[in-house]
Amino acid sequence: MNVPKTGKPAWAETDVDEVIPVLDMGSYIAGMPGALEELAAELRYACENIGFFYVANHGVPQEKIDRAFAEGARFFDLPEEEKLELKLDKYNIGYLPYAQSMIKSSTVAENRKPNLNEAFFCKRELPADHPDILNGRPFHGPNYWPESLPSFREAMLDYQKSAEVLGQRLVKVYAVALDLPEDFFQEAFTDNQIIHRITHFPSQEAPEEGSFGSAPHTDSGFMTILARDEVPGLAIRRTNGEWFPAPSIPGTLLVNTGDMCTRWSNDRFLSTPHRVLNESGRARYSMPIFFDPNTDYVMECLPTCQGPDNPPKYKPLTYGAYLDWFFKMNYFHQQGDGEPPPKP
Ligand SMILES: O=C(O)CCC(=O)C(=O)O
Ligand SMILES: [Fe+2]
Repeated sequence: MNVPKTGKPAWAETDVDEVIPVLDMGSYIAGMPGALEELAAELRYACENIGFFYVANHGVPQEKIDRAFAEGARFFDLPEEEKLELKLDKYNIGYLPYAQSMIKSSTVAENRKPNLNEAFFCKRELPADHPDILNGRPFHGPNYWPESLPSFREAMLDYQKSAEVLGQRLVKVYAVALDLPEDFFQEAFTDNQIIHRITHFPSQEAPEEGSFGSAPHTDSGFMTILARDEVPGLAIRRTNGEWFPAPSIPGTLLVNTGDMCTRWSNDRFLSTPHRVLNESGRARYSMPIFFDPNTDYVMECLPTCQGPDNPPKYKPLTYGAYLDWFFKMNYFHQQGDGEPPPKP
């Protein structure tokens, strides 16, 4: 199939910055001929110009999303002492109490205020005798779950499995969008990292100047698959510097490219700044899955993102090295007393 180089789809005839495109994955998932190339052209356009896109007909059953949110709300309603038994560990797995993180990795804005949210982090569930657990492989710890709420574990892992299928499909679309063979990223995404977070943003009735549920930041990984409830609060920063809302659209998930993909693609795909402020008067919940390469895989500038006039801007790097820096910068429990580590 003939794929246009820019892949500029019909919706972009107007001002692209006004729109976060909705990419329909239905034909690709159904295996229709040419669907991957068409979708890749739309994704390329979205990632080169906006950094965010919605996906519709994404294959993740809505009831799994709803159930994870319902169980997540029950989890955050548990007594604080019970949640604190699962407090975030050195692998960044477990419960992050309210206002215990501050985004300092970001160059988007100078930030001095803690994020006004509480969150729970889990990963792919590994058995206790898995070699990565036994060997204490960095970023590969066991999950913690509240004993009083077994349905929370089930709902989270069930959603995670479906979202992982979507992630593996999207990685192929990213490859074609970057003019690479469909399976180019396969090795990097074998035993890939999944950081699965659910976040509770209590409403901020009269927020202090500079306070956010989540301060302006870019995401660290390859891409983020974001499920949200219908309560507004997310805004993304356009390339012209203006902020504009990214509303929830029923039946879609929101996907954004993270810093690792930007770096790997020599800045071709954008990692777009975003922030959250919930002033709705109601609790707000969101559930990102940070979908990332294997932590040991060395990412070197992609062959299609460099040339004589466009030499590689960044050194090869493992995702693990980047994640180590990112965690130390942003989470209080990861920080010692010394100087912040230099950016890798
Ligand atoms: O809650 C949202 O809509 C976005 C959350 C977010 O940016 C994040 O968890 O990295
Ligand atoms: Fe984010």
